[in-house]
Amino acid sequence: MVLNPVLGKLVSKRVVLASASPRRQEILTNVGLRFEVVPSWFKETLEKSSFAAPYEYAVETAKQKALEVANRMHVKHLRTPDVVIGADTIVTVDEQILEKPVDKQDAYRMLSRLNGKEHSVFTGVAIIHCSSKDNQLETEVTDFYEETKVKFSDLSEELLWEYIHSGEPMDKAGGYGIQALGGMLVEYVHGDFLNVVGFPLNHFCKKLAELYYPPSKHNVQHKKYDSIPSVDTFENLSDGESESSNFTEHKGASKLDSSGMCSSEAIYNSENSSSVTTALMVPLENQNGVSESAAKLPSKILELMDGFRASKALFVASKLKIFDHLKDKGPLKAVDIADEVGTSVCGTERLLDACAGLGLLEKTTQGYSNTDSTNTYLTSDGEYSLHGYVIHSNDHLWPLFTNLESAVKEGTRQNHRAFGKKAEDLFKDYYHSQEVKQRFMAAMHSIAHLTARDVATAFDLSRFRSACDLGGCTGALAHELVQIYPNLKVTVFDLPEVIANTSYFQPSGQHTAQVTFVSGDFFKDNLPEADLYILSRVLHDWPDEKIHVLLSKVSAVCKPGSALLVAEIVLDEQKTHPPRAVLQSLSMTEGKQRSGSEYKQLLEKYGFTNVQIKITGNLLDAVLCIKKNPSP
Ligand SMILES: Cc1cn([C@@H]2O[C@H](COP(=O)(O)OP(=O)(O)OP(=O)(O)O)[C@@H](O)[C@H]2O)c(=O)[nH]c1=O
Repeated sequence: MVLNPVLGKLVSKRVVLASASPRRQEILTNVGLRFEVVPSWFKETLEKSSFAAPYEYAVETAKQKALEVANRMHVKHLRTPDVVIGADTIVTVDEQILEKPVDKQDAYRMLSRLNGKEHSVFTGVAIIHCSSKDNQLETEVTDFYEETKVKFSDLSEELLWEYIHSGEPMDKAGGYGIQALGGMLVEYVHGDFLNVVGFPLNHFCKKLAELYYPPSKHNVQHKKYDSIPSVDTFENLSDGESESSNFTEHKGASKLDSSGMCSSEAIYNSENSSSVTTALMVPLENQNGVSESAAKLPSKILELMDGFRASKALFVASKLKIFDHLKDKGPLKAVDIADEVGTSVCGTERLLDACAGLGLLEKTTQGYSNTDSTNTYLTSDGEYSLHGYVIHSNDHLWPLFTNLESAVKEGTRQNHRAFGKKAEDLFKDYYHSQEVKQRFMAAMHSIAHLTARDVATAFDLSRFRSACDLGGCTGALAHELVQIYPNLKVTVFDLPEVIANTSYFQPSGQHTAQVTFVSGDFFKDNLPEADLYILSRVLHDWPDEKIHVLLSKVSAVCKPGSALLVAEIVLDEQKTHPPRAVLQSLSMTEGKQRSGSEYKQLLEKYGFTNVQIKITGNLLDAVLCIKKNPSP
């Protein structure tokens, strides 16, 4: 559960924590944030004397840690995260900065200095919003620090050494851990306890609120900042300049949401924080400012109420191939686009404005053009095109969801109402209609291609020589795997009518010969031999009886020590997050989404062990398990 609405803002973003500190991971996990951990390689060797104040050193180190990870992910891993979080904790006493002790003597030196005195713990935090423009990494840095004062009791030498021998001080700034044994050394704490532990959660949430819900100009002028920030609606995703509406004043928020980047107008300074660009100078205590009437708006609810309009605007623009036209010829005026796609001028103009308001297009005096993200994800030949999935959502999921009420009442899929056909007949369509088949394959390919790298790198799979992707469809994951693991050969196993249509989706380039396609039905036919079996987006779709057949077969063919990689959305233990997965469940397939412990239980039931789960931050998570030796 995400209590804080601003943390919810990060749900759809690829968030990376650039820190090896288990404490930071725990603090952020505990509040429901989903993120990937990529420890920074930045060496903490900045010249301390060059900083006017100790906290400046912590902030700069945090920033460099995060930037190193952002750059490395962009360049080496070709995965540009949306947000990278870096942090650095230092202890200061008598104007000296204490970091982690290098050995026991060093720990003793530090603890002796802290003994019986008050000291400060500073954590510097950097939040980096990243984007890729013309393959160059662009970053917007927001940073801040938090100070907490801690006083140690008078401690005996014996106690200090006993504490040092416990091993606890070694990986901790100042040589102590307040959250564990070190807590016994502490007489009082003034300020945020979690800041001492390594991450100032409260200040972090406030910072996100500043970034994602900047105060409107109106509020800045009238200094009403005492309420909780309202959540964006689709209206305040618009780029409008109007002074008359609270929504249209949130220009910065619109840029943040549409591109994942911070707008310079949106970011402002507070007492102990800064951002690279500054416009509105507002003190921290006023940061949550929205006028009283705006605060009362149930913004989240309004956003959900408008969600269907926004989805449909996206679907229709995709269906009309507006993004494709604009990629080739933009910027274009509404009249020219209407002419190209054969639609009414007034209708097209409204649609284009809606898309611009939603951040999918940019509107200038020259006309409309695609944003970078639209070029990448929404054009049909974009690098990570989701076009196929958008069309599938419009043609297949939308009619199903318009019958959601009946689906909930009856507890069944609504194919008969949505398409006037029973599920079996629809299945026949799938077999016989080339168009339906290709639309479905394009949709599957969209998601597989977008998630392939994260799934393939979620675990080190370099020890495997052969893999078999069961239901691997167009081979998007298989191709990614052989790029990453050049010694791997992958067999894509899928139904004959799928295999017959894969040629359109094949990439050119290195290692493609290592991917082969074999047709068959994984419920009935023999499975090809492999060291690693893969089930990506398969298990959630089938009822328990079918899963039983499939996993029994995989388990039987999988040799001890060989492995099974499952790619699915892994639900949290409450089974309410991520919402994408629970909303998907409403399609009422006979299958279901599962939590981490449910996947573990399921896989163990079929003779797999060492079940490891990696939440990737992408649209699919990864679960790896190893086939057990048969019990003697
Ligand atoms: C005072 C105090 C510190 N810490 C830990 O000290 C490390 C500081 O080092 P860092 O350089 O900021 O971080 P790191 O651990 O090296 O990780 P990274 O972010 O990868 O540099 C962090 O772990 C903190 O939790 C505690 O766990 N408890 C405490 O009471």
